Amino acid sequence: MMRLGIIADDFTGATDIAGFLVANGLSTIQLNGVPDKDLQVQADAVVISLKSRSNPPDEAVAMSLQALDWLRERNCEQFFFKYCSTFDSTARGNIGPVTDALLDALGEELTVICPALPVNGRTIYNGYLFVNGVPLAESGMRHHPVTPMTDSNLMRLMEAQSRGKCGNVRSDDVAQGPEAVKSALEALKAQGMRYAVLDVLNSRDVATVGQAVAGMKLVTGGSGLADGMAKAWTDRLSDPEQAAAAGKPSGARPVVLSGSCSQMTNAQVAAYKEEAPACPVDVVRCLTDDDYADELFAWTRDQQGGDLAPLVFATTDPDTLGRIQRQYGAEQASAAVERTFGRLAKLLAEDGTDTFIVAGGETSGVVVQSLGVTGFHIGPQIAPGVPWVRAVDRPISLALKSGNFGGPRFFFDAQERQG
Ligand SMILES: Nc1ncnc2c1ncn2[C@@H]1O[C@H](COP(=O)(O)OP(=O)(O)OP(=O)(O)O)[C@@H](O)[C@H]1O
Ligand SMILES: O=C(O)[C@@H](O)C(=O)CO
Repeated sequence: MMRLGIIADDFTGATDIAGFLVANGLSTIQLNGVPDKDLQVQADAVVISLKSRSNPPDEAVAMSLQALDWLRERNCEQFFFKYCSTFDSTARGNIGPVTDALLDALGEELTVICPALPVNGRTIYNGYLFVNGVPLAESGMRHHPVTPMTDSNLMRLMEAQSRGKCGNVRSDDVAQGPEAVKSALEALKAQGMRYAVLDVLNSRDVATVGQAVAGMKLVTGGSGLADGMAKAWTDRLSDPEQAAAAGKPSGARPVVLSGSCSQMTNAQVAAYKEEAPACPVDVVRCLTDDDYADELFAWTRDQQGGDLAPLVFATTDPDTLGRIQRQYGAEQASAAVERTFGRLAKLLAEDGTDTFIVAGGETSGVVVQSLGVTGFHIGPQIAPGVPWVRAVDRPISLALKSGNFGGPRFFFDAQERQG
């Protein structure tokens, strides 16, 4: 029987949660997209990574239910819907519709909403989500190209995109420990709530909520909750180093591809291009020129072989991004940039590039899909939430970095931890 079956709404989110499970000693495998019916896997946890975060809600629901079916056939003890620690979604979804569909399919009445990840500055107080001490709607997330977050209240965000009522287990209860959280959840259920936002301020709260949800069939949230759950299972775990061995990076020809426009990625790109060869992506050419990716490929190949991997980046500041989106349309611009990265990654892989350091969840999704990698072994973490991963079916290593994760020198750190 498998312990935990996880459905992740993007690829960096999937490696993020898998990395925390492995760091706690759970053997974990990540499968990209819903796998074949007959695929056999042996692991404590399986993460199915989807690229469903910004699809139309009905598509996201259909993909998530397919993933759930696959996991149910493997008799998972618990199911986890992993979304972003900054609750990336719109009033249409997809967190609400997918959660509703999973609750219905599993015949459950209540689940938790817990995007907290204190180690990366995501905390929840009175149901409000904070990013490094700043309310979500005042953080860089208000400028997100696809899912701008303009409210910080998780109950309101959840109710706007779902069918039920959302309550809050406050930090006073969480501070009292797992039994108090369980009682608060029971009380919310008795009041007819379908979702309960769990306050989490620090690593002690992470451990508490991890224990408190042990009996729930379905939980939802970020990798902090999974970290807490894994810590509650330490009785049956293997050695973390052994759990990460299969995912250790093995490549020799790296490239950095950055399609995230987050504040942190902007800082990382700024630091890296000071010292490494770097090429900005021209969005107009992504929109209009079918051969543009070939040109970027030629440039990248010429720059490989030096001390630092070449960087190709679409990353830009909020003002420039706003101008591009007003002129060309946000969806069209995003899609064109993603297409270009997808094609570039494919050309690079065909030419022997074996190590991809990628910034941005959507960008990572398109890179992984265009490489056609079916799954990953999870390796050691470069930064909290960003492990090295190794393709199961070919000698390619990747670091898929969520937009806001890692420190300013992340691209250097990744290469230093390659050997
Ligand atoms: N210069 C640009 N102009 C328009 N769109 C861009 C530009 N640069 C990147 N994009 C698009 O912005 C989106 C960024 O999303 P992505 O998920 O890759 O990063 P992120 O949201 O910061 O990361 P995460 O989801 O991990 O937090 C992508 O669709 C990308 O193609
Ligand atoms: O939870 C996070 O912040 C990340 O794993 C993520 O989902 C970014 O896309």
